[in-house]
Amino acid sequence: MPYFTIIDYVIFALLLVASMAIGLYYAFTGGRQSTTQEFMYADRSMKCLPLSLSLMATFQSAVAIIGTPAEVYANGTQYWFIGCCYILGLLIPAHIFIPMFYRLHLTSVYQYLELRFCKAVRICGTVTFIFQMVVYMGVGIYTPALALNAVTGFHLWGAVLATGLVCTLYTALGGLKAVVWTDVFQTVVMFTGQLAVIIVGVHQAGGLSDAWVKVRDGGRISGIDLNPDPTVRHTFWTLGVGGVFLMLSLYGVNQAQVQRYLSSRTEKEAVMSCYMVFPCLQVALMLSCLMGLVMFACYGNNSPLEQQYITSKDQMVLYFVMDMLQNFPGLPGLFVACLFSASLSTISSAFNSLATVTMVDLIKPHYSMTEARATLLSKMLALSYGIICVAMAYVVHLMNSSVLQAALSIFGMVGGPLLGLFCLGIFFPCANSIGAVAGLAAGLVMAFWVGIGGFLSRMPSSVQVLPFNSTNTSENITVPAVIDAARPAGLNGLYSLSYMWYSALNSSTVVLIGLIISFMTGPTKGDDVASGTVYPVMRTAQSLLHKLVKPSACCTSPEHTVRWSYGFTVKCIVALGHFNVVKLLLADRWS
Ligand SMILES: O=C(O)CCCC[C@@H]1SC[C@@H]2NC(=O)N[C@@H]21
Ligand code: NA
Repeated sequence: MPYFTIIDYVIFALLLVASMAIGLYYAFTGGRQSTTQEFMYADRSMKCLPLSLSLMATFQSAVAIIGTPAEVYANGTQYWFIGCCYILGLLIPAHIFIPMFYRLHLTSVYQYLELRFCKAVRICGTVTFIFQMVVYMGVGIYTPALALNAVTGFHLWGAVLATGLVCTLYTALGGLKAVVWTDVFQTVVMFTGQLAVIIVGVHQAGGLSDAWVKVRDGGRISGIDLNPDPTVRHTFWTLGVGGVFLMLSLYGVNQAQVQRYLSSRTEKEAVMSCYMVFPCLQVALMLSCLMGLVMFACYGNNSPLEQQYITSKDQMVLYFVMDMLQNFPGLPGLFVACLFSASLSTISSAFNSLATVTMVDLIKPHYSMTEARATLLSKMLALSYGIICVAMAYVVHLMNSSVLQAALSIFGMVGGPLLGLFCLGIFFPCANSIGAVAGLAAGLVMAFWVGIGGFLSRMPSSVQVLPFNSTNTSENITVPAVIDAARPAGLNGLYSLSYMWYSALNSSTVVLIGLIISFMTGPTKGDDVASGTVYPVMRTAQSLLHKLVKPSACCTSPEHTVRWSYGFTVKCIVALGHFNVVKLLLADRWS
């Protein structure tokens, strides 16, 4: 069992002390966190660089540090294609969600739901968000502690309590400013730790070229998989397209991220911070995937899992680090600091956003109180969420699917319906409050039906069978019982849907049901909708089309426009014809 030297504990302790120091600094400087505007929104003074690192760190927890390398080690680099969804996944928030939320001067993203619909919809959205983040925090704080304990004997509850306590304190004392700046510091530690392990790992694998040959011959470099089957776990479509909905639910409408956009000095800074998240996410994804490849280059197919040194593939990364860095005192401590940096930067953001929405969406609208009391109550809430989180860590028993899949499934099952609720409000003026509530409920039902159903149907209920012709009865084989032969194909297909489609499936369920119920109960009239709460899709599409096709000046009157568009259509058809003729010529020339 690999062990820690004293220097490793010192480095881990330094991380906690540094995070605490940043928290205390913001607790006793500036406005000393004496107003909710400062505690929740950093006095709307944040710049785009720290914000972009904090936006990235919020949803890069130990799950990504441990789960992504394990995924790449076991299944190859197909998961890397999730990087394709970051383009649309950040462009749509930057140009649709941020401008709208920023111009509405929201105090929480769920206030939008009251402006667009009614208070009941706002409360439903807030409660759904709280449920999502509390469960996600549980996975986030427990993952590193469990993996660390299993591999290094590092005291499990000592680690959970230490991180939970430090995180709660600097979040409750320092507010959003502390959370953002500790995120920046922790992101640097995260990247440094991963880079160090990758460099040492490549060296141990015999250098770059040897490592490359091993992973290539080991089949871990996956090409693009364009298989359209939605039940295949990772393909370009599930990751590149299904992932867009996942990104929108996180970077478009999740309070933790919207709070950062709203704490920007100007709308332009907020949009810039969203753009700058793109390179940060790509670097984080690259480091995690490279870690998985380096693990494969060192272990090949006979992983410590096969050799029974560890019991779950989520312990693989830590075993690898301890195995490789044993002779570099301090590096295991650096990686553990990296792991807990990932955890702390996510949990602190979760605490802060949970305290904010509880205060702003659930308490303030019903009780009037002085600014001082409101700020004090916000700090108490951050503290109580800290305690809930440690309790959640006790509840969360990592399902036998990977932690990465568990975290992404939570986002898909709960974040997806929330995304659908906002899209219903933003893109469909006719949607009304009853439709919104019914839609959200339908989305959550669909989410848990498919999510739980999918999880249960994956449980291999193995039965012990004795081989009929064997003499010694010692070796009995377990075969997974064919449990789903009886289930109708349709349902079986739904249960085996890739978890990467959950966000898309659930958000579209909310929109579909929401629209149907709205039309059944009297759709909202266009001018009844609060101004600034609906995105003018048609007007934007028309102006984009006009910019694209640059009509000649003559197209001023309608008949001119009709004639012009007729001409444009004819030109397209002619061009298409030419293209096909050329294709046929080439085809028979090459055949
Ligand atoms: O690391 C976690 O806590 C959860 C896994 C990553 C969450 C999603 S995946 C798409 C996007 N890219 C990231 O790096 N994080 C989010
Ligand atoms: Na994080």
